Amino acid sequence: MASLLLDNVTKIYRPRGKAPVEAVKRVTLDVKDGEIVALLGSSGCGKTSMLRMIAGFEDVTEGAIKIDGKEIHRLAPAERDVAMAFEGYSLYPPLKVRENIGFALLRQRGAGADIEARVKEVASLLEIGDILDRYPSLISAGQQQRTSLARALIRRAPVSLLDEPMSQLEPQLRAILRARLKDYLIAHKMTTVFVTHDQTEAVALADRIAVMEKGELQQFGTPDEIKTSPTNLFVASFIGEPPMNIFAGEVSPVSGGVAVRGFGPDGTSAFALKAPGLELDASRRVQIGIRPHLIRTGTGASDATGRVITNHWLGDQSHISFDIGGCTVVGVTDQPIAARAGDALPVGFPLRAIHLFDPETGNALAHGLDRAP
Ligand SMILES: Nc1ncnc2c1ncn2[C@@H]1O[C@H](COP(=O)(O)OP(=O)(O)OP(=O)(O)O)[C@@H](O)[C@H]1O
Repeated sequence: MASLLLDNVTKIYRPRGKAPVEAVKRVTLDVKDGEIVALLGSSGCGKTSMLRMIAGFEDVTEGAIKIDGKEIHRLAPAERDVAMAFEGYSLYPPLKVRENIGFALLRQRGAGADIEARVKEVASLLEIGDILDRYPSLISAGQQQRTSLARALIRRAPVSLLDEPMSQLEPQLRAILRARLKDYLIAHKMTTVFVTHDQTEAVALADRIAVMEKGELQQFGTPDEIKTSPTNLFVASFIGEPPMNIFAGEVSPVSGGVAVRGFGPDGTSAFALKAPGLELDASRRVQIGIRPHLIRTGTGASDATGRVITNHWLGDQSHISFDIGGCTVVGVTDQPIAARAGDALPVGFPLRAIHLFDPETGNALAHGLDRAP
């Protein structure tokens, strides 16, 4: 185990005859000893480039990478004490699965007789104990991926890098292995950075999540921080399923507090809320964000009247969408809702669920209006 620091790291690719690509832009990421960190973002946001720079398969254009305070970004990959599970697996075709997994330990002093036991342990953890004597060409893509993952995990390296480690697995197996993988990483205090574009995986596995977009780090925080205090509109709408409801609106000072008005597409007021006890000097335009899971309907809800557009019970939760003054608002409840399209229902927006963002920069202004904006 070790700490890992990406210090103001930039990566620019210069493909011959084409414009340069700035894939990673001045990213600073401080990964603590034994911490599990997810790099989360959409395709092309620079996640893999970051992993490959840490592993040593790509040069760092600017900035530094340090393990336990020592610069490593000019060292050859083999000198970095970093284990990586590749998205493309990179298994050795002439070696059996057992040898592929154990191979990394041959160079590790003291592993000796322990190798077979450790191969079995990690293979059983990843449900590939029954294919240890097969060659990579004779196993499925999901098995190849788990072999690649096993080969990285078995080393218990100071820093482990996992590129989309379970993307080929079906959801049930993925959920089981995710829990086992987390236990293994914690038990061996393995500092780990993994790439994913699956937010469920990021939330389930990581101590902290680095949300990336267009090569820039948008936010680095615990799953809870990212959900409850997104730093900007991008993070707010990227994290959460269904995504956060976003409306144009305005906050203004009123007697005893602050009024929050959401506007419909034609600019007229769709709903209004009062946040008592807050102070504001002057009105300002905002973007209002409300998480679907925190919206209330039925008894006790009184902030607006919503005309039901769709209402589906998914077996364990209801997804309901309303028209409120021309805004489409999505809500999620854990109980079925007896309502049909066209029905009018009272809708409530708890103040703690309201996020405000600057419409120009997208930066967060306030989270939960029971605190001062
Ligand atoms: N060798 C390369 N030469 C030129 N451009 C590259 C190269 N590798 C990556 N890029 C570009 O850099 C950007 C970041 O790519 P990267 O693979 O790091 O993103 P990613 O977030 O891992 O994407 P994905 O989830 O699709 O794997 C993209 O625009 C990509 O096209």
